[in-house]
Parts: sequence; C-alpha cells; structure tokens
Amino acid sequence: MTDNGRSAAPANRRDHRECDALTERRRIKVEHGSERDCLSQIIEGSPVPTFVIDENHVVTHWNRACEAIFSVPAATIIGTRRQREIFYGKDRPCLADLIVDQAGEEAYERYYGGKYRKSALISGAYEAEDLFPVFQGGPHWLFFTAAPLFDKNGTIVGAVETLQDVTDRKLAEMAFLASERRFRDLFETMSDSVVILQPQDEGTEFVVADMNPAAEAACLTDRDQMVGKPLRDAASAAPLATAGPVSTETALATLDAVRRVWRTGRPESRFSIQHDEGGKALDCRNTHFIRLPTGEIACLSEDVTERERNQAELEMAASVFRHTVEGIFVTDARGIIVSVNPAFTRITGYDEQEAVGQSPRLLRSGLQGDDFPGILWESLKKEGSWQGQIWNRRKNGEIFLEWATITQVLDAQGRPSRYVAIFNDITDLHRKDEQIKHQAYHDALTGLPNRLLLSKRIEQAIAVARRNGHGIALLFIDLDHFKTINDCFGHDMGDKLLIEVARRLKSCVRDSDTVARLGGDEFIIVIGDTSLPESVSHVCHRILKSLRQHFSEPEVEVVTGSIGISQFPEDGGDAETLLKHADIAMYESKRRSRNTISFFTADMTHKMMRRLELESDLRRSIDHAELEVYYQPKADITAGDIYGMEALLRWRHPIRGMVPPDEFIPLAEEIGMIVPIGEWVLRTACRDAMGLHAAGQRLHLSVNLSMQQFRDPDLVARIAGILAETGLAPEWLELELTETIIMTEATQSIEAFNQIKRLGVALSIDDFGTGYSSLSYLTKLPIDTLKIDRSFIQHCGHDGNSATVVSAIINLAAQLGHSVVAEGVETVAQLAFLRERKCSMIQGYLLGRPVPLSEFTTNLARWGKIVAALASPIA
Ligand SMILES: Nc1nc2c(ncn2[C@@H]2O[C@@H]3COP(=O)(O)O[C@H]4[C@@H](O)[C@H](n5cnc6c(=O)[nH]c(N)nc65)O[C@@H]4COP(=O)(O)O[C@H]3[C@H]2O)c(=O)[nH]1
Repeated sequence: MTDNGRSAAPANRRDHRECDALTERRRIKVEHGSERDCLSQIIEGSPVPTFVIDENHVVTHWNRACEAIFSVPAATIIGTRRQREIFYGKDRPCLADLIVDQAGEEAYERYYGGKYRKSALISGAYEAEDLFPVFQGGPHWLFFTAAPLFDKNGTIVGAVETLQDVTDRKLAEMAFLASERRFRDLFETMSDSVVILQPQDEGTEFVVADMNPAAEAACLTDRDQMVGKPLRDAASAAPLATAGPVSTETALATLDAVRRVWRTGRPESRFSIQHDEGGKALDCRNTHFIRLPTGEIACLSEDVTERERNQAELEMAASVFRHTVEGIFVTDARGIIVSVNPAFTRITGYDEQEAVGQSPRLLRSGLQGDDFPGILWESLKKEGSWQGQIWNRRKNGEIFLEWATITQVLDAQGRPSRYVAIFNDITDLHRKDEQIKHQAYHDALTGLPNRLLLSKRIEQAIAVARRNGHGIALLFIDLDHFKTINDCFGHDMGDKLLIEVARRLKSCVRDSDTVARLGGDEFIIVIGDTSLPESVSHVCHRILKSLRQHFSEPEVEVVTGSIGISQFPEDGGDAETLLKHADIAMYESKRRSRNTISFFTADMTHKMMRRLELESDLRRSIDHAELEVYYQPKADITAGDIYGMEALLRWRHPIRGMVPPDEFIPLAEEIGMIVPIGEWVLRTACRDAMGLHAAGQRLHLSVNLSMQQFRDPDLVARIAGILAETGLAPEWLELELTETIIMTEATQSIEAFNQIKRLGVALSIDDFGTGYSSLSYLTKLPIDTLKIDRSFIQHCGHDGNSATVVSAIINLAAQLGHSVVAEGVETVAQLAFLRERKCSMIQGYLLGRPVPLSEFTTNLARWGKIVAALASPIA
C-alpha cells in the first residue's frame, strides 16, 4: 500500500501480492545493496546539501550538508516526511515531492510560479529558486534541483533533491539590480541630458547607444529614432552640443572632442552658447565627455542658460552696485551693515572696512528728530520700504542731506533678511532749493521778506493774535524824497542806502517782528504783539530817529520817513486790508509835512478817496481853466514902496471851490503834473507882470519852482522861452526854491543855478530856516535872496528862539551879501521887530493877501500908501 492508500484488490490477493512485492524488493535490495550503499556514501559525502525521498515521500537520505544548513540531524528526519515542514513551515510539497508524484506543470506553476524551470541537464529534473523565510538564522535564498530516481524498469521510486544556498549571490544580484534601477532612474529623470555613444571602427565613428529623456527633449527627438544612429553629421551631433540646431562648426568640434576623449581617456568639457538676434543668451550649455570603463563615451550636457542669465544679472547688479552714483549700503536683519559701495564711501567718507559691522547710526547727525527711527521701522514693517530725506553726518563731521530709499528684503520664509539703503546726496540741491525759495520770498537787494512772504507773515501774526487775544500793528514806512536821492547819487548809491535803511529798521524792532520791503523805498514792519509794554508809536519814533542818523554811503545827512500805522483788529482783519490802511495812513504822514507818523483812521479813507478824486480832477484842471494865479505884494518898508509880487497858484474847483495849494501842489508833484502846471504859472505870471509893466507898474515877479521843475533838463530853455515869449526882462524875474530843494539838489545842480543866473534871473531860498541848510552850500550857490520862513516870523514876537533864528538869518544874509525877505508878516509888532533888525523887505497879510490880478492891480495904490506910511518912523 502506498501512503496515499490507493489499494483496490481483495485482502487475500492483496496480501499475496504485497508479500510478493516485498520479497521482490528485498531481492532487489539484496541485489543492489552494495549499489545503494555506494550511492548513500556519495550523498552522504557530498558537500552539496542533498536529501532523498522514496516513492512514499519518506526521507531516506539527509546528508551532513543538509544537517549543517538546516540544523536538523538526519536521525530526526529520515523515515519521516518532515522535509515539507522544514522548508516551508507547513505541509506543502517540495520540488522532490512533485517529481515523485510526477505532477503536471500546473502543480509546478502553483507552488513555484515563475521561479522554476525544467533542468536543461537532467531529464525529468526541475530546478527552482526561492526565498525561504522560515529558515533558521533568517531568510535564505536556495537554488534547488530535484531529479527522479528510477528502478530498473524506469519506474520512479523516489527523488533526490540538491540544495544550494544562493543567498549571497541573490543579495548581490538584488543589490546590483537595485543599483541598476537607481542609476537608470537617475539617468531617466536627471535634468541634464545624457547621451551614451558606442565607438565603432576603432573609435572613428560612434553610434548612439542610449539617451535619457532630457536628451530626447533637448534634441526634440526620441530614443528609438536616435539609438544606433551614427554621429556622422552635425544634425546627429547637435544633441551632444546643445539643444536645437547647431552650427556645423560646433558639431564638428563636438565630434572631435568625442574622438579625442575615446582615444586619450581624458574627460573634456565644452561650453557652448547661442544668442538671439538681440544678443541675449538663448541657450548656454556645459557638455562633459567622459570615457566609460565599457569604452563608451558619455556625453553629459547641462543647461546653464538660467545660471548664465542669473550670473549675467548678478554681474550687472554688482557692476551697478560698484559704479552707481547713489550710495548703497546693505544691512543684515539686525541692521548691521554688511556691504557698502564706493559711492557710499565717496558720500560719507567711511570706507568699507570702517562701515561694515557697524550700525547705520554711524551716520547719525542728531538732526533727524527722536521719532524718526519709529516712523522708519513702522513704514518698513507695513510697506516693506521707506523713502524720504535724512540729515546725516559725514566722517569729517559735515552734515549732509540725503534722499534715501530703504527696502526690506525677505527670505524664503517671508522674514526680513536684509535691508538695502540707496541714497543721493541732495545737500546742494536742497541749498539751491532753499535759495530759490528764499529768492521767491525775499527781496534780492535787502534780503528782507518780500510782499509774498509779508502777506503770509501778516496772516500768521493775525492767527496768533486771534488765538492769544492781542493786537498787531503794521507800519508802512516810505522814505521821504528817496527818488531825489536816487537821482542825485545814482542807483547804486540808492541801493546802498536802502540796504542800510533795512539794517536800521531791523535794529529798531524785536527779532520776532517782521521787517519787509515792498519795493522801492517802501518798507513794512509787522509788530506781532502790541500788548507788549512798548507802544507802537515808540517804535515808530525810534525808527524815525534811526533814519535821521548820518548816512555815509551815500553821504546824506538826514533821511526822513513817513510812517502809516494800521492795527489789528481795529483797522482790518486780513493782510490786504491792513496793508491798504497802513498805506493810507502813510500818505497822511506824507501829506502832513513828512518825517512823521500817522495812525490810520476811518477818516483817512475818506481823505484818500478825496485825494484820488482830486488827482483825476487836477489832470483836467488846466484844460478846464480852473487854475488861476494870485499875486501877493512884497514891500520894501525902508524905501516905502511895493517892489514886487509873488505869484501863487490857486485851483478853483468847480464843486469843491478853492483848493489850497498845500493840498494839490504835492499831489501835482506826485503825479507828475507840476511841470506843465508850473510852466503855465510862469507863463501866466510873466505875461501878467508884463501887463503891469506896460501899465507902468514895474514890479519884480517871484514865481515858485518845484523840485521836479528844477530837475527838468529843459528848465533853463523853458524859462528863456517864456521870457522871450512874454517879453519880460529877466532881471524882473526871481525864482523861489525851497531850502529843501536847494539842499537836495545843490551838489548836482550848481550848474543849473548858474545857467539860470546867467539868464539874468534872480534866485531866492524860500522857507529859509526849515531845511537844515549846509552853510557851505550857501556860499557856493548864486543865491540872491533868503526868505525867512513865516513860522519864525509869526513867533518872533513871543518866542525867544524864533527871534534869535530871525536875527541870525538876517545877519547871515547880510554877511553873505544876500537880500532877506520876511514872509508871513501879519502884525505890526512883527514888522517892528523886523525893522529893528534892519529887515526891510516884507511880505504878509499885514500888507496884503494873495489876490487875483485884477484885485492886485486895484489894490496896488492902497498898498503903496500903506507901505509909504510904514516907511515913516513909528512914533
Ligand atoms: N498865514 C499866513 N500866510 C501867509 C502870509 N503871507 C503869505 N502867506 C502864505 O504863505 C505862502 C507863501 O508861499 P510859499 O511859502 O512859497 O508857499 C507856497 C508855495 O510853496 C506853494 N505854491 C503856491 N503857488 C505855487 C506855484 O505856482 N508853484 C509852486 N511850485 N508852488 C506854489 O504853495 C505854498 C502855499 O501857498 P499859499 O497857500 O498861497 O500860501 C502862501 C501865502 O498865501 C501871512 O501873513 N500869513
């Protein structure tokens, strides 16, 4: 019976047959006993682990090599079927079992799927290789061969299985495969293109053996098309040199390199670059040629276009950094300088060694304000950058202004890693800017604020005054007769005088007050706080006093000024109104004898309006025949006769009536009308005098001459013309000039005086005693008469000083050989005083007022009698 119990014969027959079989086996055993012993010995002595099973799958042999590798003694397994458990840890057939069973392919496939094969050497034998995880000492790879054992009849009576521990080989193989896999993966996935070339014909030709996907992509082809292709032409060589088309020259150079590397075994590298039409690098490659141990050539081509571009950009940035005119410094995240450029050194004076490792505080000037760092960091945090002006200090201590842009550089995690500061030195620009601003707001000549800045200052002062509840005052200062000074001494000197005036004005007020120049000789002072103890009029008087001090350039004894004052809030609530009202007040000062101050009053506006109307009316006055000449007699009380008459202008205004000359003559002077009016007076007076002469009244004629008339270059010609025209002989004409005119014009006009004198016309100084005459001029000028100002005459009776002045003038005139006329004689007492002082020429209401010609003519006889009476000694 077999172990699978396959028996169908009846028991008696079976027993009989079994008995026969056993007998037969024993016979065979006996016959082959020695043969088996021999085989057992071979198996036993084999170094190859071997075991044998019989047709019942029972182990019959388990050699020592098996004992060794499985640590299972033969005694414990022979005669059992434990081989299955030993190999597989469970009851499943071994290869030898399948042989004994003569199993079909499906059984081999089932138990050794993919890992078995028929033995090529031994008929009916199978080989397999498998991993045995339950092996002692860990899993083992075994290669095993099982072959059938036959009896003489060719019946399988067992199987022998040899085992080979191939673990080391298998591991090595697996390691190799893994390595191969790894390198293949690398080859397949690497970004550099790799082409493997196989040499042909002793290294004269090469064919493509392999190429990776990067190389396929680079040469826009695929491996199948390229493998086996010889590298004879440029097109085939292209992928080795660069992606895309390549010049023949480059391709041949590449082939040469490949051949050379194959011959010498020395690796070579080539760098190739292709540009677009604009010169931009399109494709840059580093290709390395290496001879492999197999004799193949590996061409590794690395695309360095991006790197080259980055490099080019870096070089450009570095060049910009080195050569830019802007100073640049870079700090680390803590704000420590890590790099500076040459412009930084040029601007700050600190070289790289001195700056690197320092904080930017190295440049701190202390002028930036305490809140600056906070503002800067806040902006860097919020905006990532900051831009603005910074006052810094150079190494030499000099302060400079820079326009800086500070930018934060973030790292990959978005944290600030660097700060880059780029700055320009804008100190000069700033200075120029300041200069331009200064020029826009300041008067070029005196450096004082101009009208523009003045308006701002006034508005500011008003705002402060409103807040603090105090007042401000505007002083409008106009120099008296500045035009004359300018004309006499020239513009350069006029400018010098204005500069000195500006200096003096500034010295008269507080630093907080504003002194401005509107132009010409007009200055404005803003007194910012009138609540302070010193009154505005005090300041004004100090100014006038300061102006009256001697000026050395030009050499002017006295400069006077007229000051108009307007005040906030009384006279206006804005700069324009206050200025206008101060201007009106200044005109009032001008009108009132100048060298004085006037506070603005509402009435002044009215007067100003009146003045404006007058001005326009005056322009029409000659044409409208509104002007008249009145005459006042002059008497010689010693001779007892009327010897002359003074022509005095009158304006009979159609609505206002008679306008006094004091009111309209300065206006006529101001608006330039005095020259034609004066000419008209002279002509009219000469004609009237001639009329009197013709009527037998041969009187001397005095005519007033204004400053402007005197300056008229055609004056002499005009006088000569009028004399000729009217027929009046020059010796009958006397021109009266005020002392002020004479003193102002004296230096320049001695020639004009002489010319008038040469005409035969006499000259007299009017209002003498009021104008600070320089006595030396009196001796130089061809003067005939001094007219004592009526203010002295009027007071000479009761004011000792006036009496003294009158006496002095009379004596002076006598000494200099001039005649002397006392004007404004109104009383007999005055007359007596004058007569006593031997002053015989008089003019005044005592004798007669200025009257029209007709009246004058009528009165002449009466006046003659009075004078004659006066001439007789007073009882
Ligand atoms: N209170 C008082 N006054 C007396 C007396 N005697 C004469 N007067 C006034 O004194 C002024 C004398 O003229 P003036 O000093 O040249 O002063 C003149 C003169 O400077 C100027 N003026 C008058 N007519 C002319 C003119 O045709 N041309 C120029 N350039 N100026 C003129 O106007 C000024 C004033 O002229 P009037 O008002 O006419 O005033 C005249 C005259 O009326 C007197 O006893 N008592």
